[in-house]
Amino acid sequence: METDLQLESTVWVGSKIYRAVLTGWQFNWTELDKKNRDKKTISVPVAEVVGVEEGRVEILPQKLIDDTDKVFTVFYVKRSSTGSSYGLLWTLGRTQFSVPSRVLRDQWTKHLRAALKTHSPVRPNRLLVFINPYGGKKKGRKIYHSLVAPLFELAGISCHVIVTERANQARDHLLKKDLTGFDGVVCVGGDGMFSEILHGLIGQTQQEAGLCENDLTVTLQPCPRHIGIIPAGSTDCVCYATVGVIDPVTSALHIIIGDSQPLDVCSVHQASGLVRYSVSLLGYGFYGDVLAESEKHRWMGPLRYDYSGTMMYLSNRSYAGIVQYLPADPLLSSPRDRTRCLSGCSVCSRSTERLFPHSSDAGSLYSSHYNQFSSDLEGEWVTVEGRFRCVSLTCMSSSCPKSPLGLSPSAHLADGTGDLILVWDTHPLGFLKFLYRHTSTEDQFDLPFVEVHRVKAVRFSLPPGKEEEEYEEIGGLSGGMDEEERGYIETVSRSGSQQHLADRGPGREMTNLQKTGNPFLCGLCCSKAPAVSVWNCDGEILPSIEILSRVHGQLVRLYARGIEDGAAVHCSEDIERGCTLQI
Ligand SMILES: Nc1ncnc2c1ncn2[C@@H]1O[C@H](COP(=O)(O)OP(=O)(O)OP(=O)(O)O)[C@@H](O)[C@H]1O
Repeated sequence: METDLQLESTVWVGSKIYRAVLTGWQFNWTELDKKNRDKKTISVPVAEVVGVEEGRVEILPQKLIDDTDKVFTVFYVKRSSTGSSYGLLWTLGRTQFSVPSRVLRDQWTKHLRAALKTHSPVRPNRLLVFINPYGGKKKGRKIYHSLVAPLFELAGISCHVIVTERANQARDHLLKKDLTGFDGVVCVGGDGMFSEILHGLIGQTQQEAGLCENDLTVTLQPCPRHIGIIPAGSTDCVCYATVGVIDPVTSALHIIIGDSQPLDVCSVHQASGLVRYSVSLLGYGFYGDVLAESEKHRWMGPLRYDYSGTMMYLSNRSYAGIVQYLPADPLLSSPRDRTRCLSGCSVCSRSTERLFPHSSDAGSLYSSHYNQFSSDLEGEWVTVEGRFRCVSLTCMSSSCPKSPLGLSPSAHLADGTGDLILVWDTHPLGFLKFLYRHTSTEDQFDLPFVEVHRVKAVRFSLPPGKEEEEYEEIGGLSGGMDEEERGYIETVSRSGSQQHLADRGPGREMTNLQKTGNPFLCGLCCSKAPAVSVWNCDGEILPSIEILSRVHGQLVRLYARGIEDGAAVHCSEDIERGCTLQI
């Protein structure tokens, strides 16, 4: 640890006297008693200093400056517990320091700002911000302008803000416009909005690299720009699973200090090419049915998920299928090893070294990645066939407030693998037990009808003879896609350069699409349950049932650092961390 002393002086905070010390990485101030002995020290890593201003300055709820020429104000990250064992809330800490002279004040501000540049060099300077004004409770604009923009301004980040006027505007913008000069893209909205940014940035990066996303065997180029998520949706699972809390200020502070969390992404393909990308849940059976059902009850708001979950549970469905998977190396980690992927996760760090062996920093990481592991799809595939309640693939824990440990509690954000969860057909009470365990700390995999495998790729197909039924019933899939989405799938797959999503398949499918009804109308009121379900891909219904999905290790990076272990860190009003208190 570097200890080069840059500045030290006596300062006052209120009426108390302190000795302030700036070393390379750390800014400390120690309270002194009347005999000049140390009482307590507050220590802030320079990397977590948000800004330094001359005078007495307040930022929230609005900027106020009292330009006293012997005072400077330091803003920094301050943590507090959420009350739950994982995840920490970040707020803006602020301390006003008085010094004996203006010259000393100027020295402090100059040195602190220089230290920020040197020891926290990966902060964003310019961001492209998309606000979905209709996400969640429709408060995206307010959240951004009242809570986030003042922090970005304080940190000297310039932003180009676009309030979206239609779905997929952000994705299309990223695919079509020149992004030069932007360090990152921020979405203010929910998981749907994040998915738009994900698709736009991955697509744009592959276009620039001249890679075809439709080709499953191609190793995709990781995106050089970070994604920031300001949660303002009705589902903010990606934010929760990567930060540990759903809080706009916490997320804004992670963006400002340039935190970087790599994230694995699954690409989902059908025979003719790429269908979509997924980071949190690719689920067939129960989770697909719940989504399809919930689409019919959008008017209920977020309650529709609880309602549809109950309805689909009561309808007691299972589906025939063939699942093939390519296991990941069991020596590296296991979905049953009871570890948790937390900030600084060693499994993910080792994966970075494995995935990017020739890089020592993020800059070279991206250039060295291209075409390095064509061997990703090699290995022995395992095949299982039968009837399933659900088949799910997730490349993160997918924890959320309702399921704090998530779909797969030991899944990793960035180890290049996904967890495949197979829930075989079982009696209704058994399935209820499985679902219920997601809301508690009990192991949902410790049930005889549940299997979990850590995988690199998964293929799902229907048993011979079922394909015909699929064509009869896939018409219901259109219920999950609007006109524009269908148009997008068709236009971009034809437009060659973008080749973003796959063609919808043969004309026969479209014909049946027009003539058949929605299988989910069956539900409880119909004696015949549908023979096939649909895929729920991060909250979107996929247009195909037979799919192949592959995990791309660390394809994108978020302005986040993974979940900080609140249980391991003791927070109190006095202990302002990033600040540590030494007595
Ligand atoms: N201006 C807009 N008008 C309509 N839809 C939009 C607009 N901007 C973005 N969208 C779409 O709205 C969808 C939902 O947005 P978002 O995820 O921000 O909110 P949400 O409330 O969490 O979503 P959901 O309704 O899926 O729970 C996204 O898929 C996005 O493509």
